[in-house]
Amino acid sequence: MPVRVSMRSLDELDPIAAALAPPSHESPQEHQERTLRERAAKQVSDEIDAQLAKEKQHAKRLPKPVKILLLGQSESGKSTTLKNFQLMCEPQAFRAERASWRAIIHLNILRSFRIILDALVLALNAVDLPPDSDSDSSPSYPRPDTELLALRTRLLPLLDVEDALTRRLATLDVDHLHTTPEPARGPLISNIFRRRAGKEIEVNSAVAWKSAFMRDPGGRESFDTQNAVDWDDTEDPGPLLHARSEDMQRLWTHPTVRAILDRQGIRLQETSGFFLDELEVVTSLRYVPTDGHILRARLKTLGVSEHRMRLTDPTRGITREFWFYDVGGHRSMVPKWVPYFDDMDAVIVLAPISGFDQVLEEDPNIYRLPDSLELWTSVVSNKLLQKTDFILFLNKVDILQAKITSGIQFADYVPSYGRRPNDMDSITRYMRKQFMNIMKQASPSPRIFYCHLTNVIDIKATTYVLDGIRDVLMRFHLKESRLIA
Ligand SMILES: Nc1nc2c(ncn2[C@@H]2O[C@H](COP(=O)(O)OP(=O)(O)OP(=O)(O)O)[C@@H](O)[C@H]2O)c(=O)[nH]1
Ligand SMILES: [Mg+2]
Repeated sequence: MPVRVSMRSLDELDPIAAALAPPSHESPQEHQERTLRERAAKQVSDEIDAQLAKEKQHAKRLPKPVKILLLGQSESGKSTTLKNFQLMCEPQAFRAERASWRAIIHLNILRSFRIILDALVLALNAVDLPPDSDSDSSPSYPRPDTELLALRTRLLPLLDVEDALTRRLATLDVDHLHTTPEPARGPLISNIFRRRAGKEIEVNSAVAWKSAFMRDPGGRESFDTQNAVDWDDTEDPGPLLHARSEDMQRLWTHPTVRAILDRQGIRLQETSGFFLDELEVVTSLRYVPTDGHILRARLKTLGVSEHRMRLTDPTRGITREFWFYDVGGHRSMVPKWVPYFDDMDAVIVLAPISGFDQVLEEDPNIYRLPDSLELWTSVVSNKLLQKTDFILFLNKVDILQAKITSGIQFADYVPSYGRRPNDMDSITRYMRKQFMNIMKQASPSPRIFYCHLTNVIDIKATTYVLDGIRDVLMRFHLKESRLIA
């Protein structure tokens, strides 16, 4: 049965209405004072509203940030390209991070030694097999002699140092991770840093991991690089690496070690984060990485991270906000890229053409070059990106050059290359055409093909390329915002 509710009883039920209602027994003087108070309060409130409306209008007139997404398979050079942008616009901040990159370079070196020490164990086991069991036990298999085994024993503590450094990175700010959960794959050392047996350390770049190694610059404008590192840090592996430096150099240059690595098909020089040819420098006491070393330091990215920078066009004297999105390129990360597709001004795609004879770490059945072509096809054909400009970096041309010089035949891995000459000019022209044709065929609407041959660890050459990109994007963006004709 319906129930009648009077207005009075509604007021009584609503605590806000009751609180705002005038007092029931108000004298004329009280009434006047209350009215004055309410009028003053309204004036303040109106002023705040007007200020808010003004700020909103102002924000509308401010140019929107230029948004750039960095895409490409793992190890293609996305994070390294981002480092170049940082070096270009925030050199001070970039250099203040030297201590953090020093720790990563230590990790890169320790990982290389773990690979060598593991290879020696494998070689030992191989020589222990009966002579006729398989080819590994043939007399030609390089054998570690007693001197090499003694060297190995002296260097075993490096494995503990690597574990300790990884654990240190692993104990960082885990709270942040709850907002960026990662797909489960392999045992986690932590949510931020993780290492599967013999694999790389990975970082969730959304986490402020760098702060664990950085010293407070104390508000100084110019930051002395030596001050970047906490030299009194008792957990710093630097002194131990220095103490073992000669043994490390002896191991790395030992002919039997080289033969064992060769035999096992391990080409450390081609792995990311390779510093073994500079051991004397990187294990020196008071070592602080150069800009070049920071660009070569390898730290795999997990998830997607946003980096905001201000870039200035020196000829126009105009400064704009640029927002960069750096993604993890591992295949399992690809679904995480899609939410960023609908709001980008440009996508920089990194395709490491030196990888024609290499397979993906996550899938040894897939060669890196066809994977890059496939990735390019899927992004240029994506409808969400149809209004976005693409800039292609055919990256790692320095490694491509080294491979060609060493006699590796491109056509052995890319049969469609046929009998064309095995030289840089012909190969890069051929690859450029392949990528351009895909864009022509797969793009939902016609686009300009922007393509650069890059070596993003070469700071000077990369600055030149990035300068050009910045100017084009700024001009394009200003036109869009109707700020220039
Ligand atoms: N020689 C050479 N090394 C490069 C070049 N570009 C990148 N590298 C190195 O290759 C390694 C991998 O580069 P990253 O920038 O970490 O690759 P990424 O695309 O961010 O990889 P993920 O984070 O795994 O997706 C790093 O050690 C870089 O220093 C290049 O043009 N030449
Ligand atoms: Mg990365």
